[in-house]
Amino acid sequence: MSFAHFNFTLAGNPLDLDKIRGILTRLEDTIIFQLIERAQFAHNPRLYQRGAFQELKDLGFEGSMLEWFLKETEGFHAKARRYTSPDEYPFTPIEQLPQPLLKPIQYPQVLYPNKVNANPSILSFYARSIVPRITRQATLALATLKRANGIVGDEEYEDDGNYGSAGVIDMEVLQAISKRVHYGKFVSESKFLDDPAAFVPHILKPNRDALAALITKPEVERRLLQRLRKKALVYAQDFAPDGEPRGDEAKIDVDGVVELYENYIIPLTKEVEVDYLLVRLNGLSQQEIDDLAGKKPSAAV
Ligand SMILES: C=C(O[C@@H]1C=C(C(=O)O)C=C[C@H]1O)C(=O)O
Repeated sequence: MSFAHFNFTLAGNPLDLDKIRGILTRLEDTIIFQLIERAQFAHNPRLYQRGAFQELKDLGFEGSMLEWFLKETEGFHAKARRYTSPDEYPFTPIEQLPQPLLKPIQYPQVLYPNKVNANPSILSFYARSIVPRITRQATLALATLKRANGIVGDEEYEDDGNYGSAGVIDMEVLQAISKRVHYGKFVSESKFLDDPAAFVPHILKPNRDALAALITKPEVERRLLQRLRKKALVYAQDFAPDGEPRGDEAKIDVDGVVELYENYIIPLTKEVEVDYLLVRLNGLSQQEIDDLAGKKPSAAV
C-alpha cells in the first residue's frame, strides 16, 4: 500500500484530533467561497424540483436537474476511482454508479466499517433552506431588472436560466459540506479510542443523548462560529483595483453562513458522530468489548 495516495493532511496519526479539526477548519474556506460563487446567481428553484424538465423525463430520469447533474458527474468521477476512500461519499446511490476504471486504492483502515451516510439530508436542507437564503440578493436584483423590462408577476422572480453555472457550483458546495459532515467519523473514532470505557455502556445499551453529550465540545463550537463570522465578513468584501476594501455590501449573507453551520452542519456532524458510535462495536467479540470497556483513557485531549 502506498501512502502517496493517502490524504497528506492525515499523514502521521490520521486520528490526531487537532489535525482533523484543522481539516474541518480548512473546509470552512472552501464552503464560504463556493457559497459566494453560488450567491451570484438567482435561486433558480427549477434546478431542485423533480419533474420540472420534460427533457429529463424524456430521458427516463425522474429526479431534479441537480440530481441529474450529480448522477452524470459522479458517474464520471466514479470511473476515475473517486468514492473509494473513507472520506468521500456520492450523492447518487453508489449502486447507480459505474465501477472504477482503475483498480481501487487500498486505503489504510482508519474508520470502523459503517454505512453512515448523511448525504440525503445534506441535499435536502441545502436545496430547501440554504440556496434560497444565500441567493436572495441576486434573486431580488433579477426581479427588479425583469420588472424594468416589463416582466411582472411570477416570471419576475428566481429564475435567471443559469442552470449549468449554478448547478456546477451547487455540486461543489454539496461535496464540501458532505466531506465536512462525514469527517465527523474520524472525530468520533478519535474520541472513542481516547476513552472507549466512557462510550461502551451507551453503545451496548443505545443512548443517543449520552453519546451526544460525550462528543459535544461547546467551546470548540463557540470558537468555530466566531471564526466563521469573521472569515465570511473578510471573504465577502469587495476590493478596489488598488486592493483597498470597498466597504460596500457583502458578497454573501454572513448571518446565513453562520446559521448554515449552527443549524445544519454542526448538528448533522454530531449526528454522524453518534450514528458511527452506535455501530462501533458491531462484530466485536465479548472479550474485545470487555477490553475496550476496561481500557483507561490516555492523556486528556
Ligand atoms: C467535530 C467535533 O465534534 C463536535 C462537532 C463540532 C462541529 O461540528 O463543528 C464541534 C465540536 C463538537 O461538538 C469536534 O470535537 O471537533
